[in-house]
Amino acid sequence: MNELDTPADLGTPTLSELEAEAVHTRPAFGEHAHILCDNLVRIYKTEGVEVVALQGLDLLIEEGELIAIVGASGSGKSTLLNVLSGLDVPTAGLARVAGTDLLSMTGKDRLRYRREIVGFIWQQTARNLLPYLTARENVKLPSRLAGKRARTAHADELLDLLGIGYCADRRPGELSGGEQQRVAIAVALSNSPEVILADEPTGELDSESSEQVFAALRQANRELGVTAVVVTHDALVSEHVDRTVGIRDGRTSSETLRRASSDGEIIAEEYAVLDRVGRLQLPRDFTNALDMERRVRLELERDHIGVWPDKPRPEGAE
Ligand SMILES: Nc1ncnc2c1ncn2[C@@H]1O[C@H](COP(=O)(O)OP(=O)(O)OP(=O)(O)O)[C@@H](O)[C@H]1O
Repeated sequence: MNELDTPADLGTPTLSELEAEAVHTRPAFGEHAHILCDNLVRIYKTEGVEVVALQGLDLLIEEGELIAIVGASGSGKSTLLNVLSGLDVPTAGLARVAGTDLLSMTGKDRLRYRREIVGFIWQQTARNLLPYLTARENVKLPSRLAGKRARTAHADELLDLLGIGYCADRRPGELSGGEQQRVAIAVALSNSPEVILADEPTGELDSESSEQVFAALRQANRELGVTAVVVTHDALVSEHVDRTVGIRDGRTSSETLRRASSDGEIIAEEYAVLDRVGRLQLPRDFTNALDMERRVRLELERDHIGVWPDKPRPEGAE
């Protein structure tokens, strides 16, 4: 017997029992998250060429959060949203939304997931709505498709909540782009999903209409408690959401958190993301400014970690 082990019959737990308990009680990564991406990888293969669109992406989103995902063109935003919406299947990793494992779904599960668990808003206003149905009929359609009773009162409540009750009897052609996108949000909410996902919902809109669309997303998030994830290029997005997640090269790289200070002022603070094994992606403009390449020197201080270029220190430097 290992000398650190104590016989169990003395009532004191053995070392191995303590180890087993520690493993058992430590929560799994993102155990309670509403949306979990754990080491997500998506590789596209076209004509023998491989493109790694997601390279081990980790992301946790709590129930009821409203977050934006930003990043340069080609960073993997749409790939991530396609995975979360159940349209695409990742190559490896773990993706779970509202308790549904997106990698092991059967075809039938996938249909149910797309009809009942998530709602989707596309960038192209025309793709979200059927042109020959009124706004109200468009909002009732997802319930019909899911084989449920489509309630007019529920459709009207959703349109009122998003400030477009006056559009109920109009067809998409009689609505502005911003109104169409707000009707599209009502359509996405029609089956009371747990999560709504929006891909560039303001991409085709002017700034005033964009404001109204973001206000409608926030209203849905607050009043209905639905978790909302918005992919956007809109530079002003962090003013509208609680958290902005930056993606770079298929990984989450930064987060901007928006919170109210003690005197009520809204402050947006940017953070770098530290992954589970302690990896940190330094912003490229920081590393370029200090000519940092390949390796850096680290120093642990009392309340921070210093990161220094790999160059000899000047004589007499502290
Ligand atoms: N179906 C596909 N087949 C092959 N490569 C793809 C496919 N879809 C995306 N990619 C590649 O994967 C990478 C990530 O693309 P993705 O569309 O997710 O980026 P994005 O951040 O949404 O870009 P954008 O802002 O321009 O829409 C890119 O290099 C892209 O060329």
